[in-house]
Amino acid sequence: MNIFFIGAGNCTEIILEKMQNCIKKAYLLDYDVEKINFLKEKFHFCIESDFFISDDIDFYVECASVEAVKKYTENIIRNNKNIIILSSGAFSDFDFRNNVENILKNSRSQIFIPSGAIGGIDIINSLKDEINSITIETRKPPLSFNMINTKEELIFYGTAEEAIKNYPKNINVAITLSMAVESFDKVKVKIISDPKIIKNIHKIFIDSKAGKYEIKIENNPSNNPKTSLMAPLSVVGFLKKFNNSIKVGV
Ligand SMILES: NC(=O)C1=CN([C@@H]2O[C@H](COP(=O)(O)OP(=O)(O)OC[C@H]3O[C@@H](n4cnc5c(N)ncnc54)[C@H](O)[C@@H]3O)[C@@H](O)[C@H]2O)C=CC1
Ligand SMILES: O=C([O-])CC(=O)C(=O)O
Repeated sequence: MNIFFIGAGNCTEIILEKMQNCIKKAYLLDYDVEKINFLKEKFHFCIESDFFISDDIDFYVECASVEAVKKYTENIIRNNKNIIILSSGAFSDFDFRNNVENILKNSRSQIFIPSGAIGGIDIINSLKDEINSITIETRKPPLSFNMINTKEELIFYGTAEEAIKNYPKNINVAITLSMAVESFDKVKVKIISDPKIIKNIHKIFIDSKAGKYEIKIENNPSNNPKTSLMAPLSVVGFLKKFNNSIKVGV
C-alpha cells in the first residue's frame, strides 16, 4: 500500500510504526523539515514530497491540522482520490463543508473520518434522527491546554463549532460527533483542565428516543499530550480492515 501523509508529526509516526509491514511507499509532506528527516531516518520507505496527485497512491492520510485539511482536500477529491481525515474540526466551517459536499456529488472519492480518540459513533450511526441531544465532556491535564492551573477548571462550555475555534488541537472529537449526528446544534461541549489526571478523558452522553447512553473513554496520551494514542490507532484499525470482506460494527 502507498500512502501520502499530510503532516509528519506524532500521529503519522505511530501509524508508520504500526503499518510498517503493509506500507510500500509513504510520501511525507510537512512544513517542518526536521520532522520529515526524523521519519525518513526511522522508516526507510518514507519519501519527502511536495503535494501531488497520482494513481500510485492508495490513500491520502491527513494528520496535520484543520488548516491543512482546508488546503488539500479539494484537490484530492476533485481527482477521485480517497482521504482519511483526523483533523475533523475543519468540517465545522460551513463553507468548507458545503464545498466538499458539492464536489463529492461528481467525484468517486470517499472521505473517511475515523472515530479518532472516542467511541460510540456506532450508536449515533444507528440512532441518528432518534437523538435529542449529545454532550461531550472532555477532561485533559493542563499541559494539553498550555495551562498551569492547580485546581480543576471548566475552560469551555458551548457548541462544538465554538469549541473547535478555541481549541483546534484538542476537541476534533466534538466535530466528529456532530458530523456523525449530521447536526451542529445537537452537540454540546464541556472542556475541563484537570491537574489531577494524566489521561485524556472523554465522557459522551447521548439522549435519544431509543434510550440513554453514557460512554466513558480514558485515553492514554501519545507523545503529543494533546493527542490520545487511540486517535492514530483508529486510522491504523481502519486501514487494516478496509479490504476485509466481513466488516464488523458498521
Ligand atoms: N479526530 C480526533 O479524534 C483527533 C484528531 N487529532 C488531530 O490530529 C492532527 C495530528 O495530530 P498530531 O500528529 O498529534 O499533531 P503533531 O503536531 O504532532 O503533528 C502535526 C504535524 O503536521 C504539520 N502541519 C500542520 N499543518 C500543516 C500544513 N498546513 N502543512 C504541512 N504540515 C502541517 C506540523 O508541522 C506537524 O509536524 C491534529 O490536528 C490533531 O488535532 C488529534 C487527536 C484526536
Ligand atoms: O486526542 C484526544 O483525546 C482528543 C483530541 O485531541 C481531539 O479531538 O482533537
